[in-house]
Amino acid sequence: MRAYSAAQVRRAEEPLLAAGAPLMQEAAGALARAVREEIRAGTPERGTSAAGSRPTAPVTRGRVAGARVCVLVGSGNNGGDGLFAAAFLAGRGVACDVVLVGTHPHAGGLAAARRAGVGIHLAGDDDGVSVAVRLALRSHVVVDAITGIGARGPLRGPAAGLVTALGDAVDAAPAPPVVVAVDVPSGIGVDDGAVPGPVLVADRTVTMGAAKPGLLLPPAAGAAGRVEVVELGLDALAAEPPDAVRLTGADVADLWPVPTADDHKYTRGVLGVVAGSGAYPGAAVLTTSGAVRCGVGMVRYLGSTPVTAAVQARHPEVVAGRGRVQAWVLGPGIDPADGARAEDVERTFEDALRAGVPMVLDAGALPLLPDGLPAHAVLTPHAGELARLLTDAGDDASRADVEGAPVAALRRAVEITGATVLLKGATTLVAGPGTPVYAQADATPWLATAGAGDVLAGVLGALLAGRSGDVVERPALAAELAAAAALVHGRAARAASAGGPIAALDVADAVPGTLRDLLTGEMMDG
Ligand SMILES: NC(=O)C1=CN([C@@H]2O[C@H](COP(=O)(O)OP(=O)(O)OC[C@H]3O[C@@H](n4cnc5c(N)ncnc54)[C@H](OP(=O)(O)O)[C@@H]3O)[C@@H](O)[C@H]2O)[C@@H](O)CC1
Ligand SMILES: Nc1ncnc2c1ncn2[C@@H]1O[C@H](COP(=O)(O)OP(=O)(O)O)[C@@H](O)[C@H]1O
Ligand SMILES: [K+]
Repeated sequence: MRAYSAAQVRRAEEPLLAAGAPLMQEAAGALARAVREEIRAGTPERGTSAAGSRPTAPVTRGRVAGARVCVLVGSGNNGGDGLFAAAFLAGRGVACDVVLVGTHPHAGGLAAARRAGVGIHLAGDDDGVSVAVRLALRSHVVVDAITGIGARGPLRGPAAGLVTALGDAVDAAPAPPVVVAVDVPSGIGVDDGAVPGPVLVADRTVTMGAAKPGLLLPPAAGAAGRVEVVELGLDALAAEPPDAVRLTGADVADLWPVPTADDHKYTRGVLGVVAGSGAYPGAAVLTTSGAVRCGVGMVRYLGSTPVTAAVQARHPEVVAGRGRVQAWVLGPGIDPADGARAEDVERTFEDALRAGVPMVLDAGALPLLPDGLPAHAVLTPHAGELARLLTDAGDDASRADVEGAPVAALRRAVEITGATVLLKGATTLVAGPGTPVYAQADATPWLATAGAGDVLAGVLGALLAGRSGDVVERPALAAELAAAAALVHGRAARAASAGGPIAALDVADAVPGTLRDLLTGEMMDG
């Protein structure tokens, strides 16, 4: 999924609007269809909506006449989409109420809604807000058409009051309505994924023309629910670089190196691993497991005799000692204060830099980095490690700062280091110099377990080893491959978990099946 900024979407709409294309009618028609789907899916027996998360009040399955919909309407074209959709729905027998939260609603839309018999209400003060909340709570679907790509800053005035009150009421309701956002959940940072004020959490977002970055980026992405793009023929976007990207399973199948009859182990890629120590021997096992399970040509491991023995007890195919490699993983399970291991990392890093091969720099390697890294070096910090990296560079950032504005922190780290940076979290973000931000949300919260990051380092290292030549030729590929590794790692975690707890090794063990399903097209997205 490729997401474009508000400015890019506006530029792409211009020629179509100038030529008289009925974009708002198309947008409103698609919105009304989505609302009808939600009404039809809202069976009390199953107790969930099509969006899958909330119980809804009873409606007879398959029928929309008699259902209730409440549309929250702002003063711009986003409200216009909502008003025309209300008119369409009323024409199908849906009981529609519109709540105006701005003083200048779209004139054509308002006239159409009035003609269709839609009830019009005003949420201009506290009483209006109370009435609106009651209308919304007795509805099967609430449509959020307050602001779209024209929003500036946090919601203010009656919009802020209504969204706050309704959000609380929806959270407390035994049978809350399904929330459908138009274009974006109103109040999110459309371009940066910020949540600067109140936002009504949606079950589904119907977005117009193309996805917007805030629908993919945390924290705002968490308010969007299932995202559906309505094609409006914005052909000009095809020539534009997207701002944010989410890879799908099919993308990963295209990126993953698959051996042919001409290959042998060395052409498939050899990965060198400097991970684990006397204090953290498990990190060596987990990192090499992640790599071996990806089907890399060979893994070479550098570490002490007892840790090497632990690695080989789990994976006898791992070869001990130095030799030629196509990529490195440096740092998991290494304390930078452990002089001997820190020296192993630093020495190997210098070798890797001279050889020009891609590398994954994780955990203990991060504080040891010099300035001016190549883009084919991929740093894999979590939020705490990224905060430390920025602070060491003079930016004074806390973990909370990184979590509150992760994209800005990520971009800053890329700028400071020159490297590609993968920021681990519930949504894993990746960017390199000049690349879009990749945002992957493929995992399960059960993946937040010790050692899971070591497995990811191994998976990414294996992928970089397999595509080493391509990455060196085109360093921007490193970010895309890092996003692909995050997808595989996250889906493997989901497969291993199936709703229950997992240990880090379970994730590594689930990688072959996950890759098989992705490569044979048996794993669907979503
Ligand atoms: N172009 C087209 O034909 C098509 C456009 N389409 C649709 O149009 C949408 C873009 O419409 P848009 O440009 O009119 O802006 P929009 O998002 O409605 O917001 C402006 C309104 O919000 C208000 N407002 C702003 N900030 C606010 C805040 N913080 N808190 C509260 N209010 C705030 C602002 O108020 P003002 O600042 O003027 O007081 C103004 O009233 C787009 O997202 C898509 O849905 C589709 O139909 C396809 C065809
Ligand atoms: N809430 C969450 N939901 C899904 N995945 C998560 C969540 N929190 C963390 N993760 C993932 O779990 C892994 C944890 O890695 P990391 O923090 O490096 O742990 P460790 O250092 O113990 O290996 C990362 O891949 C991260 O993206
Ligand atoms: K909206």
